[in-house]
Amino acid sequence: MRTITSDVLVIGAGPSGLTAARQLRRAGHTVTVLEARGRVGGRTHTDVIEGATLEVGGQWVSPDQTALLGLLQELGMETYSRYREGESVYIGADGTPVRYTGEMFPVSPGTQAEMTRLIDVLDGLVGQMNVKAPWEHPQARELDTISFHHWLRQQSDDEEACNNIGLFIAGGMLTKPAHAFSALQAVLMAASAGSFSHLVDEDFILDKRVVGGMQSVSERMAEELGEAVLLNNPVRTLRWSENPDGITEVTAEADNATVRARYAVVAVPPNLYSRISYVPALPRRQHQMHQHQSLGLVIKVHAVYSSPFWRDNGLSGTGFSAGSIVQEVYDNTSHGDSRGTLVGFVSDEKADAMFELEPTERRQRILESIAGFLGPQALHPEVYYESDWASEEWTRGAYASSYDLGGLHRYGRHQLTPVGPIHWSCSDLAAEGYQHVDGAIRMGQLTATQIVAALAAQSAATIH
Ligand SMILES: Cc1cc2nc3c(=O)[nH]c(=O)nc-3n(C[C@H](O)[C@H](O)[C@H](O)COP(=O)(O)OP(=O)(O)OC[C@H]3O[C@@H](n4cnc5c(N)ncnc54)[C@H](O)[C@@H]3O)c2cc1C
Repeated sequence: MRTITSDVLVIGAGPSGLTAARQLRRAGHTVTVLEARGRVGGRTHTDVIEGATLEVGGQWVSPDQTALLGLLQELGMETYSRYREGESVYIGADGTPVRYTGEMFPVSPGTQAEMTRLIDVLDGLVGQMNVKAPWEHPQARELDTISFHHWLRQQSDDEEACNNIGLFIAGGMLTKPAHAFSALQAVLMAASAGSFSHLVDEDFILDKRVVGGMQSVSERMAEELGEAVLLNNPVRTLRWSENPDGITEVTAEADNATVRARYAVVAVPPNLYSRISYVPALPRRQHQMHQHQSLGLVIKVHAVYSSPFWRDNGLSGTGFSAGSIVQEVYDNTSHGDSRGTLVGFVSDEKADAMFELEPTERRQRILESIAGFLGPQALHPEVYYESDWASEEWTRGAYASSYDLGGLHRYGRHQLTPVGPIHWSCSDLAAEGYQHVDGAIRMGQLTATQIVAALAAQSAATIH
């Protein structure tokens, strides 16, 4: 068992923890990063499966994600655009695939008008929200005590419009059923991307990918940190103290190392906070809050074909259907790959149902659903892979965490409050870029800035 002393210890080598560690190091402080897994990157993982390079986790970058774009530029990394030529496919309640172009689904004029109106209402609510303090929204309590499902039906009696608008936040983002989170949480999701209109525009929200894969962003940062990153070191216990002069101490006990520091950054998603034993225990408010934050569930399905056959049929590969097993499908062909890759998403209760099936039947049902959008050639991929983050001990769901009904306005204002020397940093607590790599980076930057200031204040206090 090694014992290491640093100014700051960071728990978790995902994009947030590594950003914080890098910035602290650049400010002249010593850091040690303890990572549970045998790799860095957390919920970003670029893997080669049966010869195909796949983005098992986070991958897309949108134009508003300036923290991530800035980091990519700084690291000299390039991006490329998602293939988006040709027509998209929409499958409505009657199950018939309809080809279309543009942003609006090919639904009846009445439903189109309702969808446009709902988007306007949501954009109006976003306009009233300070994304850094959603609990201060003028209707915070009202919106946080009704599920997004029921709020939509209060607004409109057009079921197809409600289902389609619900899809963008529920299946598309929070990966929970729309009855399981509040309208306030939905408005936050939209506000974190700039507007609800951004979320419904797949050309905006799913704009670019990283050449070499999103995980390589974390790998580059980890390379810079070198031996300061210790893999295979899940932190089990965090002992902390703060004396009356504000001098702090914290000790992390991991499987193969003990690290002593002045400050700790817990850079893991909130659903994993309680995997660590805190001595002394965290305050009551934190204990309660953490029980109201949970990850959603989504199966990210990858299907690789000898060629992108859909392009020859004039299709972009994009498809949407609130009622299908696969609710969204996109062309996800990797940079420079002559083969064609599709990615599809099976969310929340549909994922529950799919996981009830044997793998062979699940694969068949999911591929049939993709074929419903793009034709029978979709049934025969060369490589098929399901990202199953809910089975990963150090994540337990996807994509990220959100509050249950009423939790955001009740607890949200406390989610970033440090406990003595312990600071919290992850995409799940971000304002801009919430639930995304961009948000993870922003949180890492903010946390590092706060700790640099706190360390400066402590050394000033010690000198005087
Ligand atoms: C399938 C999927 C698709 C996604 N798609 C996108 C996308 O297209 N675009 C986008 O921007 N974002 C996407 N995301 C979200 C994005 O990947 C996350 O928001 C981001 O990775 C969060 O970074 P983080 O550093 O906050 O947390 P994480 O990436 O979860 O990193 C936390 C780290 O902490 C480690 N850890 C946990 N507990 C301990 C412990 N006790 N001790 C030590 N280490 C511990 C974990 O192993 C992990 O490495 C997606 C996520 C998933 C799962």
